[in-house]
Amino acid sequence: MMNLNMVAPPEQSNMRILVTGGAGFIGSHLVDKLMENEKNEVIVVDNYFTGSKDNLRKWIGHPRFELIRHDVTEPLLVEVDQIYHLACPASPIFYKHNPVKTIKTNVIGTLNMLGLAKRVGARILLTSTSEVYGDPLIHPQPETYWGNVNPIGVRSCYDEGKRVAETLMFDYHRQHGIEIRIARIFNTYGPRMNIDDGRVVSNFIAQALRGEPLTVQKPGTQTRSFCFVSDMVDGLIRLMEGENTGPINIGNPGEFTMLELAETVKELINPKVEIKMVENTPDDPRQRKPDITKAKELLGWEPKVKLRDGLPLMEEDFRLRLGVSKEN
Ligand SMILES: NC(=O)c1ccc[n+]([C@@H]2O[C@H](COP(=O)([O-])OP(=O)(O)OC[C@H]3O[C@@H](n4cnc5c(N)ncnc54)[C@H](O)[C@@H]3O)[C@@H](O)[C@H]2O)c1
Ligand SMILES: O=c1ccn([C@@H]2O[C@H](COP(=O)(O)OP(=O)(O)O[C@H]3OC[C@@H](O)[C@H](O)[C@H]3O)[C@@H](O)[C@H]2O)c(=O)[nH]1
Repeated sequence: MMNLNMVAPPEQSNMRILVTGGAGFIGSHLVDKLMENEKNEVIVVDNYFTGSKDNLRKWIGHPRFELIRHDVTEPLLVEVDQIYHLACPASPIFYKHNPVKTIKTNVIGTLNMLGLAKRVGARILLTSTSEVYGDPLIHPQPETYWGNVNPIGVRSCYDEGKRVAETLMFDYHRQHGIEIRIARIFNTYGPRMNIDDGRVVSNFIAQALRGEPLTVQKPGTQTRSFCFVSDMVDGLIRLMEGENTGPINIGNPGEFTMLELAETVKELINPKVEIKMVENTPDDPRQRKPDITKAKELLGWEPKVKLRDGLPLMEEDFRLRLGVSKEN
């Protein structure tokens, strides 16, 4: 007869997880973390618009990992338990490059992933954005703020696209009972960002290493709050595993003007480099800082990595990829 005291505790059941946009910057770090758990099987779908297989090279061929070239604007059928839906270009230069495609990715892509979640009974997490607050009139931004967004501007394909994606998530939740999670991500940086991604932290680090002027877009007093990618991944997993639908802001409340960021990069990476003021693009938000009270209370999450500690980690990765050693 079996001695119940000797029965092993029930094993955590296997989890099959889909990561759309998993070949991109945040997605590939998320995959690394999910793959650390031996109970997880991870499937990535990506169309490689801004992502690359290179970001996932250590997992290609691994028995718990699959990589599929697929565009989320087309339907997909895979049997999964969870969907992290990240697929969407995130850098303004890339999302403005083909705005119609960006809005299709946000709207049709999210509809397709919600349809999949409904069909297979999966929980789905959307990576929304601080851009849903537009050029915010309330500072810092709590999740209850409805935003100040230009519906017909050059950024609308992205910010209005993400707002519709959030609406779709809640309508599927209310109408079909789908389990949803929404993260509003604030500017995130770290190793593996595309060198010519166009976002401010990657631009300044690449420029400092190449000895080129740091291009501060006018007026330079606009602010952003920068979150290191390991903190972001930790927040996303906590949100997926927790009980709250969100939306929940995930970001680092440390707020910097773009001139302060340029001065910090200059001081840490290349004190000889110049800072040059250049023209800005339309509708650039003047200030941005997350209120993370909800993330603290509901997820027990707050960022750990300060900007001054995160920048050198990114510098190391950029030096390797650009072939610029410390002595140069
Ligand atoms: N990094 C940030 O600061 C930030 C801030 C707010 C929100 N987000 C959101 O987080 C997500 C990931 O951002 P990231 O910084 O890693 O960007 P990224 O550009 O590095 O990654 C996006 C990935 O999605 C893929 N993709 C784009 N369109 C696709 C499509 N139609 N079908 C399939 N794959 C597609 C790209 O090839 C890429 O691999 C995005 O949804 C973005 O909107 C990021
Ligand atoms: O070379 C540069 C690039 C950018 N900037 C400035 O830096 C600030 C940040 O610009 P980024 O291009 O990095 O990104 P933004 O903050 O405008 O948008 C980002 O934030 C939220 C996310 O959803 C997106 O990933 C991205 O759109 C802006 O004020 C911009 O004018 C510079 O001063 N110099």
